[in-house]
Amino acid sequence: MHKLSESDLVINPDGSIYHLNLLPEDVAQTVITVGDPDRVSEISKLFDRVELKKGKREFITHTGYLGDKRITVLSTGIGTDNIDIVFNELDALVNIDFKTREIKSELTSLDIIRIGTSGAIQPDIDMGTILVSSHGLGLDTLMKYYKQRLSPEDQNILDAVNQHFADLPGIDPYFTSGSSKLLETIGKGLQRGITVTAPGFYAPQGRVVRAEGKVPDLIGKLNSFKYDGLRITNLEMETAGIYALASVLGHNALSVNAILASRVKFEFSNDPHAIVNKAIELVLERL
Ligand SMILES: O=P(O)(O)O[C@H]1O[C@H](CO)[C@@H](O)[C@H]1O
Ligand SMILES: O=c1cc[nH]c(=O)[nH]1
Repeated sequence: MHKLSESDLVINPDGSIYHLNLLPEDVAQTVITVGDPDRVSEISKLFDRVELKKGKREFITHTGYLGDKRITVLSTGIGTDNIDIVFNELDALVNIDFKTREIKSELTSLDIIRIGTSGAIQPDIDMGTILVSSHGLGLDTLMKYYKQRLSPEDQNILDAVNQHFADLPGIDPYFTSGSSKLLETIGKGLQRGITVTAPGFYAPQGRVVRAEGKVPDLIGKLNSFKYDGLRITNLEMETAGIYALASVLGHNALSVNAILASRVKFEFSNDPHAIVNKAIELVLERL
């Protein structure tokens, strides 16, 4: 069996993984990821018991119990560059033997649920909506570096996206479905749609403050895509990377979006905490 080198799999002197600072036993089978480190305690304060709190940089982790269910909640910070770190390290914690540095013969599939904030780009999706991502469409470059095998259906949708984006120079998106198991349980009955993951908050999401954008009417381009009843519903900065790396590594992932903004009505919530709390309560009730 191949032994991973000390520079490929970086383990700290105390046996924890390099950035997340976690030991293999610190991770539950069900993991909730959030972008904002402050959101971790907003979730774990609803647990019946918190068993551990650890952290390093923006990666804060609390593991505890809701009834009999052990749950890890972990902040990723912003962006798919952080998703690269979080997903490779979470996977290593459950699927690599840290003593031998070898991949385990029996692999574990985690259930990973993101609770994040997002902006809607369809006029009928209001601020305050809790929306699940049926698919993630990445406009960032993370998946230029990983081999991904798409299902024929996902490939067809990506082909249609590429046709629709043909006049957008330099954008080469990637596409992945969310976990059908989690969509049918946690996502049941909720609004759903394709979530676009952007490599920034401002021009990459069509915002203009002072720096002039290069892509004319990005929102219009995204919200006019249609394929077999599917449409692009919202914009944020992690979901596509999460869905793509979860599928490459064999984990189940679902992204639950607290819609704080309507980009087509030019509105942003003045009570974002209430919307995020609604998403947190909904997910915890359904776990
Ligand atoms: O609220 P979180 O989970 O951080 O998610 C959204 O908020 C951040 C931008 O404000 C980005 O991370 C975006 O994806
Ligand atoms: O519009 C929004 C709102 C939250 N997070 C984003 O990335 N975009």
